[in-house]
Amino acid sequence: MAQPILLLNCGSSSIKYQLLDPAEPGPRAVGIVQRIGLETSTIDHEVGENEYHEETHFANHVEAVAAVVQMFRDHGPSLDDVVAVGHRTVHGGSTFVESTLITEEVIDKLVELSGLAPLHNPPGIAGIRAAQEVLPDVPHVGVFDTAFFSTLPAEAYTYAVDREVTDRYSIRKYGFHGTSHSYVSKQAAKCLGRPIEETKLIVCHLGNGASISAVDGGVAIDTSMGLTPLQGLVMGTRSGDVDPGLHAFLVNSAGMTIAEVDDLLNKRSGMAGLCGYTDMRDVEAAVENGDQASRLALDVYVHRLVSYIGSYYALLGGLDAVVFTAGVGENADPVRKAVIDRLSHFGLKLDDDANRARSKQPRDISAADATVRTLVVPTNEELAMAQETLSVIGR
Ligand SMILES: Nc1ncnc2c1ncn2[C@@H]1O[C@H](COP(=O)(O)OP(=O)(O)O)[C@@H](O)[C@H]1O
Ligand SMILES: CC(=O)OP(=O)(O)O
Ligand SMILES: [Mg+2]
Repeated sequence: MAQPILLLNCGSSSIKYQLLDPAEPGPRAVGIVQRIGLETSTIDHEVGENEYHEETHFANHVEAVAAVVQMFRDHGPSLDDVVAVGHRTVHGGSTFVESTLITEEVIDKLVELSGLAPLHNPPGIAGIRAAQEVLPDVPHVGVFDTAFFSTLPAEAYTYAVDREVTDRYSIRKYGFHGTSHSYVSKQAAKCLGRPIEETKLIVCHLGNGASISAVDGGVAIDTSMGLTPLQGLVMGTRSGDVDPGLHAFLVNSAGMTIAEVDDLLNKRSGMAGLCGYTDMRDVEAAVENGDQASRLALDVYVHRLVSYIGSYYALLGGLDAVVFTAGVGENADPVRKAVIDRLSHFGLKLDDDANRARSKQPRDISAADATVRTLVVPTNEELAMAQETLSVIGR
């Protein structure tokens, strides 16, 4: 029996979606809305051989979700036989450690957790509400970014802060992009031809949001995002790591409110804060044109990545491969080159032609004599979400 599932993945700058039946060889429809909130947004909808592209402006995710629904109405396929909808749900806090049937109580909890993922839970909830309106009679399932990291060792997830405070407010490193880190780790082990149980990987998920994880035998042992998706790497608009003393300094000495500091670090920092561009394609073009601010932004981005890779190598006590995924990781060959060229002392070395070649397949881009491999593995959060959704509705 056909079991088509609609998957909605609301990211901070994008919405990815698929209509697929895990029993069929490929998805019935795949789409992506990009550059939400920027001057020109795009929507691409693919049904079999047919591709539909529109350029427009979506101020926010509510407008973008409405456009996705319209694409299905205008160009198909029909959503009439959909049996369930899977939603990427970013922050599950300590309440949700596995995929869950979405009820009104679940949505209330997600609203409560919104302060911890201000760029994600609100768009995610908008996606759930919009899909519930279109498909009110089927189960909707939340698949959490935090789930894969719920088994981090205590020494990795514990902040060195007064235990009484952290216990009272469930403050810990949660980690995000877990569906992607988990899926990509499995694909990477396949690509290496090794059992995942015997594989040590560093997975760089570099999208608009970016995070890196150390995965030992298929189990995450550390990751760069924290209590919120603000910690760690330099991102499109997010600062990643800063001195925690910065908050008090900006409040006490620069006269900012805490809300202004939060807005600054989430929305006006990262690449946007350093050079004015959030999208790596724009940054690369500006660097080509000699823009010094963009050059520095890229250097800071790469420096942060290299230092995390070194630190995770130390934690793993060995390494089979560094794996690049998500929008930047899959497409920005100059970023991969800048990172891997600085890690030759770890045995990493690129084949420059393989690095530059375009493909949608998982691939090894290392030089033949590299002793640690470099892989590019396209993420497919939607496929992993479909499997999770099926298992929840089958329970
Ligand atoms: N061809 C490309 N070259 C360089 N960077 C790209 C390319 N395509 C996409 N990107 C980068 O990927 C980002 C989107 O990645 P994605 O994983 O879809 O993000 P998110 O899910 O966080 O919204 C864009 O903001 C852009 O920086
Ligand atoms: C958690 C997170 O940062 O997600 P995204 O990369 O989709 O913004
Ligand atoms: Mg994403």
